[in-house]
Amino acid sequence: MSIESAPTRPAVPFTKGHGTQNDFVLVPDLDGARGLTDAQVRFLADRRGGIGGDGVIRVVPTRCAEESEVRALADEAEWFMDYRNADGSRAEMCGNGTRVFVAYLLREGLASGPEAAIATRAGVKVARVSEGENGEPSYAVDLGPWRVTHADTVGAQGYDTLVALPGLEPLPGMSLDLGNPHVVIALPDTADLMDLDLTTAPVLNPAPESGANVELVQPLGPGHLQMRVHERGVGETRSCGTGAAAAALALMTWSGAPHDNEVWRVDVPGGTLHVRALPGQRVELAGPAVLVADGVVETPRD
Ligand SMILES: N[C@H](CCC[C@H](N)C(=O)O)C(=O)O
Repeated sequence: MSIESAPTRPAVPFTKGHGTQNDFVLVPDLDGARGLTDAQVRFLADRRGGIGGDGVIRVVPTRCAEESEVRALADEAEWFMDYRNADGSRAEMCGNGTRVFVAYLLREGLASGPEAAIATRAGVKVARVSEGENGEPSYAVDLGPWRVTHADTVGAQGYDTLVALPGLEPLPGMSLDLGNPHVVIALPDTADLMDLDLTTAPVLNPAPESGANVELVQPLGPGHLQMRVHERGVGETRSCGTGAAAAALALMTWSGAPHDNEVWRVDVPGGTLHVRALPGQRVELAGPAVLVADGVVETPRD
């Protein structure tokens, strides 16, 4: 086969972006004609052979979504954030991803702001952009309703899961649903958060069928915590938006109950996020979003 006749691989435009260093490869699919196979997602997320990211986000018209329950949102939100983990798996929501997604829509003129509604597998989320402290845009996203997953069965502390980490006795954790599943563990003060081994997935008992994102949390003072996260379908990431919300809501719950408009600062390895408990058992996530680069990549056929 001559070089000239070698089959060309589809050239796909992409934008690289991140929210507190939780990074994503965004792929525009503005007419809904370019689905992404799991293999193509894994390729795009691959930090050596591909572009590199914790997740891949396809920007697609809501009316073109594969899932009928997403298409049903088309009247409320024109664009669907098709979020995929680095391993190719689909996830219901991505808090940091919603900010990067809205930043992309605004830059491309696909939304006008300062408010933008986007469709996700966990319903419509509304983002509001404003000027942040450092003059950079800050995005506040209503992540919508949340709940303690086993509120009906857990004891006073809300623990329903034991979490095993290398070098530590199994620790009690609380499961929360933020559209996607989370287990939050409050570490003992004696544990050194940055020393923990998160190179392998924490072992959950019972193991939730859908897997879970696992947040290791240490309070730093009133309304302030630090955390690390091991994400379902990815591994340890430098930030997780829905995870930051889960962590703050868990600490608020453990201290009684979230108060309306109670705000927590969440320090993650990739930066700082703010979580606000909204009335009606909803939660807001605020933080930055950066579009780093644009390019074209030749993806494998499937
Ligand atoms: N990084 C994302 C969470 C992705 C969750 C995904 N790993 C899952 O399978 O739920 C965030 O900022 O909320």
